[in-house]
Amino acid sequence: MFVLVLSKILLNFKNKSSYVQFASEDLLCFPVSQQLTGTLALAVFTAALGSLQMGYSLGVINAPQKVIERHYARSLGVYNEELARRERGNTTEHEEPTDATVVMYWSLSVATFSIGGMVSSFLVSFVSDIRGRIKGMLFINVLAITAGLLMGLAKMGTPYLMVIAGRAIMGLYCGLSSGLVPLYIGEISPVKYRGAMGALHQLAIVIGILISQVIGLDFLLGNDDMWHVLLGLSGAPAILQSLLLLVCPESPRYLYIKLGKVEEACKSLKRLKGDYDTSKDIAEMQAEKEEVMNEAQMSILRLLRSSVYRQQLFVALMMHLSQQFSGINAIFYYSTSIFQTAGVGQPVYATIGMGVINIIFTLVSVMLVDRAGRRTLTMVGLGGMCCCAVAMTVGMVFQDVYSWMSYLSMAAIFLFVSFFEIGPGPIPWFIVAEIFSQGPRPAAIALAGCCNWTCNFIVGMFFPYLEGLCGNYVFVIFAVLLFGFTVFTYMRVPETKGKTFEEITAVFHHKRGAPPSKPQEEAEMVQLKSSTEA
Ligand SMILES: OC[C@H]1O[C@](O)(CO)[C@@H](O)[C@@H]1O
Repeated sequence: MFVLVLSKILLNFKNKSSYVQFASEDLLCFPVSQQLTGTLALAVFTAALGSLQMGYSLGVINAPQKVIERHYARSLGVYNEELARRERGNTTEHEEPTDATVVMYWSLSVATFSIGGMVSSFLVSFVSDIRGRIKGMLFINVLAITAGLLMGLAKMGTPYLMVIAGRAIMGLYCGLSSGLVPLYIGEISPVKYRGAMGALHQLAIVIGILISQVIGLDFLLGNDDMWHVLLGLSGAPAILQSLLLLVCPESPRYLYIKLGKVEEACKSLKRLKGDYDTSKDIAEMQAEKEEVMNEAQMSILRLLRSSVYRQQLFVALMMHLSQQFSGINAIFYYSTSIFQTAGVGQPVYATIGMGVINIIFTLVSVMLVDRAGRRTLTMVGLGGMCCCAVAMTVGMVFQDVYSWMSYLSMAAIFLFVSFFEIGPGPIPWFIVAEIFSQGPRPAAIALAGCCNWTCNFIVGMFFPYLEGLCGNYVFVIFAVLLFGFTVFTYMRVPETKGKTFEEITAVFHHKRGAPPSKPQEEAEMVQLKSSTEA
């Protein structure tokens, strides 16, 4: 599927192969030539294997929950009669494990993944700059392979400890790769198709989620004998990626702007785009280099303190907050048990259906985002999710009264996921780069990534407890939050589609209530610049 979409984009490129005009809003420095080669396809595919791995790790913990919980219970010596009855299949559908220690270790297995992501997302700019994007991706694969080994060998040690450690290390890998992959793809993509190629990151994530759901079926790997292999396979794409990275070209932008290696940058451009005159691309990267030198590089702390970027930062963080507090990962991590509670007969297949819908609507978003706009799609997505959360609650509350209510719950869950992928899923990742200029951009991306992973952790860790507390009404919490996020988007998020950076900045100043106080702003910029230079 991924290869199909990639080749379609490439075919489209081939038909339109030409040089594009240099535009000021494209100062993010993407090469100017539209020429495409197999090397570019290979490089994008190779990088996206990191996103695939992230998706696999997000989805893999879902289907085998009961199997792994049983294993934890045995290992903890709390495998009681109730759990034994479950194993024989003499269970009622609404039973939940009663042992608090098993619930705690399970919740930790889910949530330590996000803690890893939270910690490492801060290090993205460091890892990508020390030895380049390719070596950065190669280096972090050590984490993925270690994590895969820990989980794959979990039966040989203390399973719950090895799984929790493996998930934490895999989280470290994913926090880094969720920054490195879009960065590398963005830097090597031709400007005109940057959006389509950038979206392949999210597409690979959702494909990874579906693969894990399918091979997590109980007659494949989601069973007592094979669950450790299922978890261990999380590290497998890293092996393939490590081999392929050896033949991928380094980002020309990193070579030219960061290292000043003109010849190597030209060589890399030619490998990515064929034999052509690279002077336009080099001139464009030179403009980017000058821009970088003119602007203050900001630390995370400075960005947090700066009044100039307060509005942008607020919007960026709120968008990531709404992505995660929409409850999407409550559905992804726990969908099998949610479907079970909702009275759905074959919960695992419903989960797989959800994965398919997830892919379809990510593709819809790829096609719509440059036409309908970011703000509209985010608002429609969040508003739609809010209505679905209400419908889900109604379905779950009345399922014992009307049996058909389980269909309502299932339809509501499917629609919830569809609305998520239309806007709130993919948009927060790239809107941060759109609303921040080169100076504060890395710090903003680190903060936004950390906010995303932190909220992901909170949902993963506390959702089972909330569910225990609120029962069938648990999605009312998300409905209320989603309503708030929809109103926020309407009031505060500007449309960035087709706008230059200057136009976006002007909108933020206007929203701040006061006209752009240039002297004050410039004074702050000068102060920031001199202090970073010091
Ligand atoms: O497709 C759903 C997945 O997408 C993400 O938001 C990442 O963009 C994950 O947190 C979630 O599990």
